Amino acid sequence: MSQSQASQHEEEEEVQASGPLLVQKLQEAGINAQDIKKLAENGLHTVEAVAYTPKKTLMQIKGISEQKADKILIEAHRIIPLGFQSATEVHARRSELVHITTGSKNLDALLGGGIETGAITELFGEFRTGKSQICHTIAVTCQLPVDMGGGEGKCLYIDTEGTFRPVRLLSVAERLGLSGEEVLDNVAYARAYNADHQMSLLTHASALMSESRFCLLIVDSCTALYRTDFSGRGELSARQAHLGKFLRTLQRLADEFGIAVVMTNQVMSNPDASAGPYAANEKKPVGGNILAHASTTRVQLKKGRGANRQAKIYDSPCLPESESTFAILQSGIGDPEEDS
Ligand SMILES: Nc1ncnc2c1ncn2[C@@H]1O[C@H](COP(=O)(O)OP(=O)(O)OP(=O)(O)O)[C@@H](O)[C@H]1O
Repeated sequence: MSQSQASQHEEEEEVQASGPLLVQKLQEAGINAQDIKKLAENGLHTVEAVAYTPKKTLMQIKGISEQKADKILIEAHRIIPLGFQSATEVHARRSELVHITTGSKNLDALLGGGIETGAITELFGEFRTGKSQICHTIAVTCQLPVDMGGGEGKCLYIDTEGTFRPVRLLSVAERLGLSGEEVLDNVAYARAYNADHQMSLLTHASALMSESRFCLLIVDSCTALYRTDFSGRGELSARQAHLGKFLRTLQRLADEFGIAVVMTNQVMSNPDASAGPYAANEKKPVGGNILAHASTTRVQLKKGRGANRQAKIYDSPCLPESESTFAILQSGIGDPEEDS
């Protein structure tokens, strides 16, 4: 075995030991190899993924009968129990959750320590508010060791608008003293061209994540292709159904692999400014209730003076609705000059 094969093998073993269990594990529980292959081909690469999938969805896989689906789920649930646990256990697990630094102390503090892993963070705001710049910075910081604010993992980057610029990653890498070459190698990039393609990239993403350690998945932007692929009121319900499926898959990946998911979102003018949580003249995020419910933490970004930008927690299960200021610097996201 060559040195690089050996190190890949070691990496796979490490992922197996600490991370999710590969779906092949079900073979030990008596599920046949052909059926396991079908599960993997349909994006279910881990036992966790299978355990979280409804029986109805399993039965939609060609060759998986109701009887087989029942047996697969029984075995998956035996390995990954989905019952109750004490709040003490939940608290202990949550206190070990890794947060990924954004590069700005102010923004990290606002987010309760940085971008939370195992959850979906949505960044929404008008153009030039820094959404993509935050994505570029965290694609690098996520690779740092945990004690330096990283997640010790690689990044998957889905770009729907063609705004990905590796040169920005190199600037952040230089600031952090990381090798530019390694940093770029640790980012798996894909350009999505339509909503169906964006959805299918999640199947590839799940395969990559089951092969090596990723800690961040970026979708920049989550809604842009939906706005172009589905137009007008007539297609609204089809759009929301498709978007809902995409968001559920993102959440499943966050649960299954413990990765942080960061998605950016655009805003649109609010025709009914008097209703809802968005004040008059305030633009609201695209995607309606489906997106609002899917995001764990929603952060609104606004322009400030010069390079400064305002971030506000719009919705979160445990963070107050506060605000802070960060800056877009040549070396990525940072703090306004007077703070740094
Ligand atoms: N190398 C750099 N140094 C400093 N600022 C930069 C650099 N590159 C881009 N910016 C600034 O970042 C801002 C653009 O931010 P970003 O690309 O994150 O916008 P966005 O919110 O994603 O907008 P959109 O919705 O149009 O994609 C601009 O104000 C630009 O001047």
